[in-house]
This record gives sequence, structure tokens and C-alpha cells, in this order.
Amino acid sequence: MTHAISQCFDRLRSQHAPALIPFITAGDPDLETTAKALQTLDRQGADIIELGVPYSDPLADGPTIQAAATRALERGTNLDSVLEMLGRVSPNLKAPVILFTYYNPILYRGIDRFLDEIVTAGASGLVVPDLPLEEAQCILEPAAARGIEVVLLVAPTSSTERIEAIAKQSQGFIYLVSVTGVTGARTQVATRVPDLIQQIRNVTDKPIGVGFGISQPDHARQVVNWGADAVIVGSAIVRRLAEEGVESIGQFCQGLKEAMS
Ligand SMILES: N[C@@H](Cc1c[nH]c2ccccc12)C(=O)O
Ligand SMILES: O=C[C@H](O)COP(=O)(O)O
Repeated sequence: MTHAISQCFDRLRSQHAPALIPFITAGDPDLETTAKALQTLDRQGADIIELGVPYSDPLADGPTIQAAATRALERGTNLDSVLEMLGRVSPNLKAPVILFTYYNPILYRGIDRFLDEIVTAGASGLVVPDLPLEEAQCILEPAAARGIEVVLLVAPTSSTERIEAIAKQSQGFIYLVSVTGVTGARTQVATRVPDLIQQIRNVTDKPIGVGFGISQPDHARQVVNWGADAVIVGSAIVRRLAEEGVESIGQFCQGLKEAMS
């Protein structure tokens, strides 16, 4: 049973290297571009890729990703078409893919069927931002049985007890949301991030990935210097992909990766 995300972190840790995790919205501007973008990111520095399934009622929706999801939905992108595309591309990717989706499409299909389908498509992990810890059990176990790692989120507002419980249950790594606001490029990384990283470190040795607002190589370097094991970059890549195309996100990823090393 593969636990590809944990394996990826084990490998990187032995090299003392942090992971770069770019996020893109599937279907923006179309799924063929997403397929090319996945391959480009894989070749140009992504260690793990977070692939967002567009959804009509997102939570934590910053303007860039919301606009991308709206465009993707207008073209008829749905979970079936995203998984069909991923199934074609994933055999050629080195980087494990984490699927980002809200809980409603999972519930609609049924958890077991959903998990079987994402395994077939070649996904390795799952982020479900509207699934609170208390409700996560129903998916954590059947996912683990299939080698799918469910990454849970810690927010700046999480209490110490809650951080401990999340850290215990999260698989692959712990996603530290750096701000209480929405996704989107910001001019600097929230100054409480080092404290939050330390708080999580105190209760677990699982890898910690930091996301939200990281949009420049300098930000990525700073987060790594603060002790993060992974840097997650969404909006800055989604915007470039939409405005400048696939080549530009390859170059951007290389730049982030260099800054982190
Ligand atoms: N889908 C979210 C973006 C997002 C990507 N990855 C996340 C992880 C946690 C919470 C939110 C996100 C949005 O609409 O902008
Ligand atoms: O997990 C992916 C998020 O989109 C990261 O946040 P960001 O968009 O602010 O970079």
C-alpha cells in the first residue's frame, strides 16, 4: 500500500530538503492545459502537487482561485472529467498528487466509491477543507486502507488541544494555514507563522507544510528558514497560469525551488 506523500517527505528529509507544493485549479482555462501544467510542475521543481477540483461554493476562497474555479465550472469541469484527465496524466508524474475537494461531492458519491475512483485516477492524498476533525474519522480510515493520505489543516485560531488532536490524525503532513483570512497573494508572510510552527513541532514530528499568502521566492525562503518542511503556493501560480501560460509557471516554480535550497 503506497503512502506516497509520507514517502516523499521521508526521502526529502534524508536530503535535508524542503518540499515545494504548487496548487492549481483543474479546468482553468481547460483540462488539457491542466494536464500540461501538471507535467510542467512535475518537471520544474514540484515535489507534490495539489490539484483543486473547482466548486461553486468554496470556503476560504480568495479572488484569484475563485475566479479560476468559476472559469473552470463555466467550461463544464466536474469531478468526473478531472479524474479522467488525472488518470491519463498521473502515470507520467513523479510527484504525488493531492486532490483538493469540498465534502459535498464526496458525500454525493459515497465515500467508498469516491475513494476507489481517486485511487484509480492515481491520486495519493486528499485535502477536504470543510471536513472538521470531528467528522473526519469516516474518511480517514477507509482512505488509509487504500493508501490515500488525508491532510488535515491547522489554523492560527486552533487551540493547543486541537492542534495536538489534528497533528495526531493528519496523514502525510500537517497543513498550517498561515492566516485567518482567505487564499491569495500577500506582500508578506504572517509573522505568527514561526510560533505556530513551533506549537505544532512541540506535539508531533510529522512534516509541516505552510500555505496561504506565499507568493514570492523570498516568502518561500523565509518559511523554510522558520522551519517548515513544505511550502504551498496557490494563487501566485494560478494567476500566472491564467495570464501567462504553462511555461511561465515552470519558470516560477524553479525560482521558488532555488530560493528554498
Ligand atoms: N479552494 C480554496 C483554495 C484552497 C486551496 N487549498 C486550500 C487548502 C485549505 C483551504 C483552502 C484551500 C479557494 O477557493 O480559494
Ligand atoms: O493550498 C493552496 C492555497 O491556494 C494556498 O494559498 P494561496 O493561494 O494564498 O497561495
